[in-house]
Parts: sequence; structure tokens; C-alpha cells
Amino acid sequence: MSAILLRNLTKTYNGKRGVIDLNLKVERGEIFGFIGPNGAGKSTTIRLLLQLIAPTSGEIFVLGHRIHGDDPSLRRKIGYLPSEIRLYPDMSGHQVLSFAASVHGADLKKSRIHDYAERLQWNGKQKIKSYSLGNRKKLGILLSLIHNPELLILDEPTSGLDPLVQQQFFQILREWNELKGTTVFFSTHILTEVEKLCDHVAIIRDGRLRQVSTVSEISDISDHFIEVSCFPKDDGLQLRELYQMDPRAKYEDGVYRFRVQDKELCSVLAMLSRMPVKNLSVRRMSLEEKFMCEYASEANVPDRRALI
Ligand SMILES: Nc1ncnc2c1ncn2[C@@H]1O[C@H](COP(=O)(O)OP(=O)(O)OP(=O)(O)O)[C@@H](O)[C@H]1O
Repeated sequence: MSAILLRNLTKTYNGKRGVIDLNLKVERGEIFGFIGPNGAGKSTTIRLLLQLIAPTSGEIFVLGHRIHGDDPSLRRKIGYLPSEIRLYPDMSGHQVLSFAASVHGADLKKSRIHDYAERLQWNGKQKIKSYSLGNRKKLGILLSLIHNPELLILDEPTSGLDPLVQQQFFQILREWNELKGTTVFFSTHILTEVEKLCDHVAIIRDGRLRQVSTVSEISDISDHFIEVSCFPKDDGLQLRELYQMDPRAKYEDGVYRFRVQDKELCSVLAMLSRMPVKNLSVRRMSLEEKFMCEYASEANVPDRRALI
């Protein structure tokens, strides 16, 4: 039984797309990254999973149950960290935590929440209205874990956390996942987070799933950036042929910049070895760059030169 199963899931808002025809499976116990640029459809998918909005068409199964109308018993099994948390402004952090524990019948003393609060350097004494974004986020993380959920859904959990706290947070997530077998589904637009934490990743763009694979599969098919210039005696013809392999290649100030796939690299280097090359740089694309080139909307594809 999967933790999450989506079948042909579509959500439109007054006829405009939210998400289109999503098919996705997240196995139990996985840490699954859901990545995409702004407006891609991440929050819409999460809101559908949480029964906060209804699908236009398609089916959603969560922890083996088909979502159909409102199901509070299913929601109790899910921990949710929204991208923006709204809490009672006049209560202190500790009061909110105790209140949430009493609602869920959880014993804070027996849970690891205090340990996690300390590791996240959370300040529970202040009133919520005077909280910083980071402290608010930390409280949101603690609240999402308080009832020992089977499925943890985190919507951009790291925004507002400094790098050291982020590291602690990832460590806590890993520990929690190993200890309890909790499935973690988290959305982000920061690819390095997915690299650090996840086995599987789904990439969404313009409301459609573009790729579902392991993180290492995406890394393995990484391409290479080549930047090359030749001595003037070369008329550039051969090079021009080479760099035309990449439709988004650039030529400027005597320097050719283009991308080749892994499988083409050896033959391209062999060809370059026969040319009067003055400068050559070959660099493997990072996952981040690959994401930017392949998965960002066409309009947002950055100038290749900025990446080299
Ligand atoms: N309540 C709404 N009413 C109308 N359109 C909406 C609503 N919520 C989302 N949308 C639209 O649905 C699309 C997907 O938005 P969504 O918020 O799911 O993206 P996202 O990937 O979470 O983006 P971000 O990273 O910016 O939070 C966008 O085009 C957005 O404008």
C-alpha cells in the first residue's frame, strides 16, 4: 500500500490550471522531494492531499484510503507544515505547543519534541505576534510532529531557517523517518535540499509532472558545459558545426559555449584535440543547473553564459 497515490489528478481554478493529469506514487517510509519553480502546482497538490480543496477530476489515495469528501480520521494521521503558518498571536510558543498536544492527546514529556526544540534553537517563551519568521517555522515543524503522524507533508519547510538550523532540521527528519518509518513528502524549489535528503524526486512545471526518478538518476544523466576558443588560424567552421549540436549554444568574443551529453563527450573531445584550441574548459552540470535548463519554464531559462 502506497503512502500517496495520484491518478489522473487535475485541479482547475475557474477554468485556469492548477495541476493537470498528475500520476504519482510515493511508497511508505520514503523521503520524497516535490520540486518545481514558482506557480508550478506544488501547493495545489499538497492542498489536494490534505482535503483542503477538492479535485476537478482524478483520484487521490492517501495511506491506502481514497479521498472522497472530508475524512478527519485520515487527516489525524498526517502532519502538515504549511508554507505560511498562522497561529494565535497572543499565545506564547510553549502555550501553543501544549494546546496542540492536549488536542491530540499527546504527552509532550514522553515525546522528543523538547529535544527537537532545543536542537532547532527554538524560543518558546515569546508571544507568537513577536516571532521571527524562523521561530514561527520552527514551531510549525514541532507542531507537525506532535501527534506522531504516519505521513508528514511539508510545504517549503526550510524558508526562513538559517543554514545551521536547516542542517539540524534535515537530521531530525532523517532520524524521525528511520525511527518511526514516517513517510515524508516535501515541496521545495531548492534542488540541493532534495539532493541532501531524498531518494526520489518528482519535478513539476506548469502544472504537469515532468519527471519522477531517483536523485541519482537525475545526477547521472547530467550533461557537460564546454567553453572553447581557438587560435585565429582556425576559421571556426569545424567548431561551429560542433557547437550547433546544442540549439542554445552561444558564440561571443571568440568563445564558443555549448552543452554536450555524457555519451557525446568523448567524441567531442577527440574532435577538439584536432583543432588549434587555445582555451578549453569542460565542466559537469550541477543538478541545480540541469534543473534550471530543463525544467524551468522556457521564458525563465537563464542565459547559458551566466551558468558557465
Ligand atoms: N486559490 C487560487 N485561485 C486561483 N488560482 C490559484 C489558486 N491557487 C493557486 N492558483 C494557481 O495555480 C497555479 C499553481 O499554483 P501553486 O500555488 O500550486 O504553485 P506552487 O508550485 O506552490 O508555487 P510557489 O512555489 O510560488 O508557492 C498557479 O498558476 C496559481 O496562480
